[in-house]
Amino acid sequence: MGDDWMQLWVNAAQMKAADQYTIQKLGVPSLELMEHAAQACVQVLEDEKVDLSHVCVVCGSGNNGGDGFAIARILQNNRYSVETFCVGNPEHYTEETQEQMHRLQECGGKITYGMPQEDSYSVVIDAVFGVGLSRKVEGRYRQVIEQMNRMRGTKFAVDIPSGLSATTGCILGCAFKADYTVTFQLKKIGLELSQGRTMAGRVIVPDIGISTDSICEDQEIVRTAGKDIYRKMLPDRPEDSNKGTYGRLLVIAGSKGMAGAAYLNAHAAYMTGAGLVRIYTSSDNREILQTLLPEAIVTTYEEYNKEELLSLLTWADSVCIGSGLGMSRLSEKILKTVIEYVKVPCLIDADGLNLLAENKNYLNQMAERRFVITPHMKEMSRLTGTPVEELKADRIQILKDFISRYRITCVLKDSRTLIASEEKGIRMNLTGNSAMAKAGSGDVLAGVISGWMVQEKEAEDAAELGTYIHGLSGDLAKFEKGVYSVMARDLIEYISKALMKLEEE
Ligand SMILES: NC(=O)C1=CN([C@@H]2O[C@H](COP(=O)(O)OP(=O)(O)OC[C@H]3O[C@@H](n4cnc5c(N)ncnc54)[C@H](O)[C@@H]3O)[C@@H](O)[C@H]2O)[C@@H](O)CC1
Ligand SMILES: [K+]
Repeated sequence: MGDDWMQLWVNAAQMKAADQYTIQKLGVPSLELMEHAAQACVQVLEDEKVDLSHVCVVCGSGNNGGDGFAIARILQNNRYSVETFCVGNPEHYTEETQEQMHRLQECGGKITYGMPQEDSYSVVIDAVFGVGLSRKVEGRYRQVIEQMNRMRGTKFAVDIPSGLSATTGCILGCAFKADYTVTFQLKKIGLELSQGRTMAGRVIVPDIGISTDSICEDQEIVRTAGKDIYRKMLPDRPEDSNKGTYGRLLVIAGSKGMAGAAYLNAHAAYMTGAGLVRIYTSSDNREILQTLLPEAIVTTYEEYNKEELLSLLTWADSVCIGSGLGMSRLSEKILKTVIEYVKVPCLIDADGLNLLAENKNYLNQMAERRFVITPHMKEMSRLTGTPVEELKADRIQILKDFISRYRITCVLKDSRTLIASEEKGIRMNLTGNSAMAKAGSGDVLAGVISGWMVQEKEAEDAAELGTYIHGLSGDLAKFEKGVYSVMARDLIEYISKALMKLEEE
């Protein structure tokens, strides 16, 4: 497969829809899929050389449990020593699960009803809950999962670690902490968001014959673009060009003492290829910015000057406003004027977003795709009035509602950043790492996205490409500088390496 694919990230309902389509419309029996699922798990256990000398399989009453019983049978038939525990509620056994219990017993397998009592197993296979988890894990189930987590053997999760929401990546009460997760056919988005990556360990995605035909056109599904798609997005750089060819970016940033934010915006935009960057900032920042970045034009203000601002807006091909702007009355007036009069693509970041949160009517005035906002979780929480925890748990839906209401492009920053627009739905970025969790990193991102915007990329493409390149710069910087010592300005330095890497590959 080339790199021009789109990775799909499904939630529990979308996964069930694909299952149902395969079973009901294509006529593939559910039990057959379950057999494939179990065989795929055994294959991974063997390929990964997991110690199978003494296997413990813990099964629930749903079809995830059914997978577990089938795994136990196959392993036992392969002459491994297996102990199988059923912790599910007998009233809720599914037909398939009952059949799998029966098949296991037919082959001489023993099922113990209750949880494992000792800790001598080389591997613990978690088949308690899969994508059917529907509420908080409590009582007996909580005890089981906690006990499995305490056991010494390798931890292996079937489809998704029990207790982890396939839809949100949140732990519902408590969750199995896996070394390996074999997730069937499609990646569940919960394996990537929130606590998903911490709980899932290494994720393997075998093909078990579930058809994706019914969902691959579904615009509700989150996607990640492959590298080729980003490479094709890079703008041409013809020989017979000049600085005017690559656009004039107006950066409105940096209140008194916050020159750094303006510098990071502007330098990052230049590094992506912007032709000319002008910084409009508080007069106190003039000297430092001219020293730090002589390539930028610096225009300064001491007080609100509408005429000057309007002429700058006419000059600009794109605008980046908000990083380190402060929350003063003056900043508010500048932002209000920009939103009212700007006719070109415009990105709003940081304090610009906090000012928006205090003046939500401005959002209604924006309502066009050429506006891009780049909130982190707290800023998004202020913009939507949703507490951060709730936002984390329900971010996809909240983002969807937000963009369908305001019709702008939204880059919701987190350890996995989501880019939402009406045109492309929701995209998830997979580059970036924890070394980037540092002051100034967001200012660089705003600069990179603005740099693409001013080179005439559509706002949603600029946002996606910018997020990808920013994260890739962070990955390359971490590789050379280590996880602790990457500075925001390193991210800028590594933009050139990231772009060369993308161009070359
Ligand atoms: N044909 C299919 O549908 C296939 C399903 N497969 C497996 O089936 C799984 C989905 O099966 P199900 O939809 O039966 O659901 P699960 O097996 O994930 O669990 C659902 C059961 O757990 C109960 N439950 C949910 N949350 C609970 C909680 N917090 N405390 C106590 N009980 C709780 C539900 O009431 C239900 O009885 C997948 O993850 C996958 O492992 C695979 O075998 C592939 C084919
Ligand atoms: K599981």
